[in-house]
Amino acid sequence: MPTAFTADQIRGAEHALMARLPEGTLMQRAAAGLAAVCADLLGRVYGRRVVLLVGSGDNGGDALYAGERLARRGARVDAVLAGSRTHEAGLRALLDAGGRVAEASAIGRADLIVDGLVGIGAAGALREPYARLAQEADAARGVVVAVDVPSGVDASTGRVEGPAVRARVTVTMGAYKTGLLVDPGAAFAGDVRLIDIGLGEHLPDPDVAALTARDVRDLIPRPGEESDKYRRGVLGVAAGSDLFTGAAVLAVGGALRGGAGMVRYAGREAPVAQVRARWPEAVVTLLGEPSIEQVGRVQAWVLGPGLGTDDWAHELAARVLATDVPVLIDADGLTLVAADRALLRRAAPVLITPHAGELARLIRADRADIEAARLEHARRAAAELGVTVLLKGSTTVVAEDGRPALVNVTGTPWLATGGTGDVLSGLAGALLAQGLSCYDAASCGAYLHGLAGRLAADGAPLAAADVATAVPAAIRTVTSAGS
Ligand SMILES: NC(=O)C1=CN([C@@H]2O[C@H](COP(=O)(O)OP(=O)(O)OC[C@H]3O[C@@H](n4cnc5c(N)ncnc54)[C@H](O)[C@@H]3O)[C@@H](O)[C@H]2O)[C@H](O)CC1
Ligand SMILES: [K+]
Repeated sequence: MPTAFTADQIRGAEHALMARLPEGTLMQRAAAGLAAVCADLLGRVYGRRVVLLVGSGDNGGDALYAGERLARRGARVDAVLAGSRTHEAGLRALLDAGGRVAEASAIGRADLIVDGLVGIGAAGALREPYARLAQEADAARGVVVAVDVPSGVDASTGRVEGPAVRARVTVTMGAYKTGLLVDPGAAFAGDVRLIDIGLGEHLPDPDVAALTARDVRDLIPRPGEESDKYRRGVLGVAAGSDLFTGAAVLAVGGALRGGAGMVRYAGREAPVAQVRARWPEAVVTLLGEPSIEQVGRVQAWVLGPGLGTDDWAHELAARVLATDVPVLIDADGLTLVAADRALLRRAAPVLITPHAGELARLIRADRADIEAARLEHARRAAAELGVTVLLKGSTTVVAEDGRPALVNVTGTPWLATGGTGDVLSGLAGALLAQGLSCYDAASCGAYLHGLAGRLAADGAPLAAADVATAVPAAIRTVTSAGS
């Protein structure tokens, strides 16, 4: 699982390693890796125009030494010096190799633009002239490669305040930075390439990691010879209302496609009819009173999609949360909990699957603040509420107190389509019912959901039901992936 670190953690590791190496070694390793990625992106290096945006710190130094290597291979390399100071040795090396210092107007003519303005030493929004140069790089036709971190992105949190470089590729040194994996920073980083400069054993225990197919493959329950549906996990779904029948249908669909041995749907008249019609294999209980006595034994519950937030829904939520099995709470269930935190007082585990707006109501924070620092707020909610949090977004974050936060990178903007959250709650619920922990069900569910969205979308807007349909293909993709 690729791990990610904050700027301070990286700096600590770099200092520990630098103490053992001759001056400048790390920068040369960084520059060599950066130059190799740039050459790969250029295809042919000779005669190509490369512009380096050079800040006054070591980020600029990396860019200058990479520029030197490209110049020695025949590229026409121009350095635009942004900082009040410049990495002198790096500049000398570039000039010795035939590179030049140029005005910002060179940016518009570049085939490749190397963003060496600021890296992990950045503090706050970009100041002038860095901000203007970042905007000029964005407006230019050339391919943008960010050195270590796209300038304007906070390496530790992914926060972006003001102009920032939007890179096609980010070449990051030593280890992934958290800000490259979570929104909004992830969107500015583009394809992240990691250059090993030997930080390995100097890095602390990770507190953030990115999910990969291999991690998820080991989590997916194998039905094996267990044909007994009861042993493959029975999931209760308390969702839907006369107003919102679709949410119940989608949640049950996500659960069945997610491998639940059986789904027991409990709800009111209108959703009961829809679920029965669409999923005849679901065991359906029509609820008059909001009680679940007649529903029968389940290993986990999904509570909330389209449920409504009236007294009836509140009473049903209380009954479901009074059980001793794990409960996934989504949508209206989260609204009910935000209004009555006492509902969360239970011994069995809870997994919540909010989007930013629902999380804002739950922890009484501002939605914009959550969007700007998703990881921090997901962690805060997990600690404050004592639950596992799956914060939905184009990079979904899974947080649980005392464990590394997990970032899912299979998501796509298409998944913002209405109803896909209902599918996810059913899918993750099915994994809970099959015995996964909240943490594993959230990460495995998010990964499969994102993958299913990609498989279903193939570039066109998709309907939520398509995501549910694509879940088995996503499971096959992951379980058949090579070692
Ligand atoms: N340290 C190492 O062993 C290695 C570092 N690598 C590269 O170095 C940078 C970190 O370099 P550092 O000098 O610490 O800081 P930066 O170059 O990232 O930036 C600091 C520089 O920029 C100015 N600045 C800071 N914030 C702003 C702002 N908001 N607006 C404008 N200007 C700003 C500040 O004045 C400083 O002068 C790291 O990212 C790597 O790229 C090597 O790669 C590996 C070895
Ligand atoms: K940079």
